[in-house]
Amino acid sequence: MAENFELLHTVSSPRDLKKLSPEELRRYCDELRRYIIDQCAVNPGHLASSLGAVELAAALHYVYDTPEDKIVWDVGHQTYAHKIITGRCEAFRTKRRLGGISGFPRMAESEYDAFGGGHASVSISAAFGMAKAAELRGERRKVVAVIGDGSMTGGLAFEGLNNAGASKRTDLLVILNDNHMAIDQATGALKNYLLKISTSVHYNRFKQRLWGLLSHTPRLLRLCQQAGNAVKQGVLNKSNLFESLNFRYFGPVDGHNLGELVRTLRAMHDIEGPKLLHVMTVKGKGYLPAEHDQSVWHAPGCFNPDTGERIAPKGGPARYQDVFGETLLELARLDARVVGVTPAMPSGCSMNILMREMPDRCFDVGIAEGHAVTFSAGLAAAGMVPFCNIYSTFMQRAYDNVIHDVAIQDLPVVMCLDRGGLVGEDGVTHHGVFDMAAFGAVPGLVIAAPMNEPELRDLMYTALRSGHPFMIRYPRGCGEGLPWRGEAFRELPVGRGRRLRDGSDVALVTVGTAGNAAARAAERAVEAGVSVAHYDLRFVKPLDEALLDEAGRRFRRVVTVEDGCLRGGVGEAVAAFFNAGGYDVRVRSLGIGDEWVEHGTPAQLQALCGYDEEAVLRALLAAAGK
Ligand SMILES: Cc1ncc(C[n+]2csc(CCOP(=O)(O)OP(=O)(O)O)c2C)c(N)n1
Ligand SMILES: CC(=O)[C@@H](O)[C@H](O)COP(=O)(O)O
Ligand SMILES: [Mg+2]
Repeated sequence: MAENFELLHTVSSPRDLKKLSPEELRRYCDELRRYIIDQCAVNPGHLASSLGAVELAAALHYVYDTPEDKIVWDVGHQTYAHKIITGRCEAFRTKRRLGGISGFPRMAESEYDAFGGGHASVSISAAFGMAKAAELRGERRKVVAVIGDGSMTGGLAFEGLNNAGASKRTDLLVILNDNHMAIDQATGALKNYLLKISTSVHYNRFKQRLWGLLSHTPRLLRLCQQAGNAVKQGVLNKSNLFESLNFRYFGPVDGHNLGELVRTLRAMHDIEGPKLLHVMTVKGKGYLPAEHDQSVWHAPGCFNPDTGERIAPKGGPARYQDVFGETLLELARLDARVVGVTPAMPSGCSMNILMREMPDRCFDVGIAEGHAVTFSAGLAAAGMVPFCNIYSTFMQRAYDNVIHDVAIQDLPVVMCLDRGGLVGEDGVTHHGVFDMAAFGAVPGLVIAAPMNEPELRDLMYTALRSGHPFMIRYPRGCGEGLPWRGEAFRELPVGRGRRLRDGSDVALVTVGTAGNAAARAAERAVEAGVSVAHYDLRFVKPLDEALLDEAGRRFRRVVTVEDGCLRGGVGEAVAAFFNAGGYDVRVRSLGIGDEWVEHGTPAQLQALCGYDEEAVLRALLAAAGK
C-alpha cells in the first residue's frame, strides 16, 4: 500500500487532535487504521485489538485532557492508535524491535502511558489507585480504565470493581471494550451476561429512543440511565451487575461511531463517582481478513496488506506448543482421567486440539490463572489428572495457588508452562524467566525442562504416571526437528539427567532447550581443542545429584547454562551443591542477570544476556584457559 496520509502526520499530540473538526477526526481515524495495518504487515504485532480501539483512543484523547487526565489501558495490546496519537507515529515503525518502542504502554516511554501493561485485568485497580491519590492530593484529574470483555473475566478486575464501587466520590470511569472476544472466543457466564445486555432488542430500542429524545447533558444523561436501568431490570429480569456494585452503568454504545462516543464521553465527563461505559467494538474493525478470523489476526505475524495473505514461515520443525497439544490429545485418549485446563489461551498453547476433539474434557476458564490452578487442584482431588497449561509469565499470577492448592496438598496436577525463557518481541512483561527460580523454592514440586520434542512428549507421559505435582516448562517457538509424532511413550526416571557428551577439560551443565545451542558450542570448543563433557539435567528439581557428583569429581571447571534468571536459578543450585559437598570446582553460570530484559528477537536477547552459542563457546574456551 502506498503511503498517502493527509492528516496522520499533522497530529503529534492530543492537542493537535483536538484541533480537528468532527469530519477531520473521522478521516484521521481512517488514516490511523491504514497506517497500523501497513506497519503491522511488515513489523508484526497485536493487530486486531488495536484496530478495534482506534475510535475509542481518538475519542478519549479528543475529550479528555491527557496527559493530566490518565488513561489506563488493560493489557495494553490495543494501544497502537493511542501511541500514534501521542507523538509516536514515526517511532511506531520500530515497535517491538530491539531498541524500538514497546508494543505495550510503558511509563518510561511516554507521559501519556499512565500505567505500564502486558498482563490482563490490571486496569481497574491501577486506575482506582490513581483516582484515589488524586482525591487525597486535591487534584482534579480524571482517570479512565479501558478494559476488554476478556480481561474483565480476571479475578483482579472484580477485586477492583468491588473496591472502587464502595467509594462513592472517587472519580473513576471504567470503559468496558466489549468485542465478544478474548484471543479466542470469550467464555463463561460474564460473556453470556454481556451478550444479554448488549443484544436485548427491547432495552436497546428503548434506550436509543430515550437518548435520542434528550440532549446529552449530564443531568439528563443520568435520567436516561436511571430510566434505562428500570427498563433493563424489567427486560433482562435481573439487576445490572455493575449497578449492583455501585457503578453507574451507561451504554452500550457503538465504539466505532465517533460522534456517539465523543458525545457520550462529554456528557459523562462531570458525573462524579465510579461509572462504567459499555462500548461495543469489533475486533479487527476495518480490515476484513481480521474481522473474519479474529483469533488468527489477534497477532497474525507478517502479511500482505492488500490480499490479507499471511506470510508464515513454511516447513521446519513443529512448535513446542503443538507437540504439547497433540500429545495431550493422545494422553486423553489413553487415560479417561486426563483433562485440559487453560486460562484463555487455547490457541496459544494448542489446547484447542483437545478442545476440538473432546470439548467435554477441556476447560477454557477465562483469563484467570489462579483459578485455573485451583480448579485443576479440585479436579485432581476428585480423581482426574488435569494438564493445566499456563504461559510461564502468566503463571506468576498463580504462585500461591501452586504452593497452597497443589504442592502442599500433593495433588497430581500437571502444570505445563509454555513460553518459558525469553519470548522475544513481547518483551519485559512476557519473558518467562522467573519460573525455575520461583518454583524451584517449592518443596516436593517436580520441575522438568525438556531439551527437545520427544522429551516433552515423554515428560508429559511421565507426569501423568507420577501421581504428584509435576511442572514442565518449555519455550516459545519450534523444536529441534527430532521425530516425536506417533513414537512410543517412554517413562523417564524423575530427577535423573544424562551425559550427552564426554570430555576431560570442562564440564558443561545445562537444563532445557538452552542445552541445544550449548551443545553446538561444545562441538565447536572440541574443534578448537577443548575437551567438553556435556551434562543435561533435564530436571530443575529434584537435581540429579549423582550426575553432579560425577561432574564434581572429574572436573575443576564447570559452566552452567539456563534460559532463566540466575538469581535462585539452576546455576546457583549446582554451585550450592558443589559448595555443600566440598568439591574443588569453579562454576561459571550463564543465563539472565539481575536486570529487566526488553524486546527484540530471541536470538538478539540471548546474545545480549550472554548465553547464546557464541557466549557459551567463549565461556568454555575461557574455562579451559584459552
Ligand atoms: C494475566 C494474563 N493472562 C493472559 C494474557 C494473554 N492475553 C492477552 S490479550 C488476551 C485477551 C484479552 O481479551 P480482551 O481484554 O477482551 O481484549 P481483546 O483482545 O478482545 O481486545 C489474553 C488472554 C495476558 N496478557 N495476561
Ligand atoms: C497480549 C498478550 O499477552 C498475548 O497476545 C501474547 O502476546 C501472546 O503471545 P504469543 O504470541 O507468544 O502467543
Ligand atoms: Mg475482547
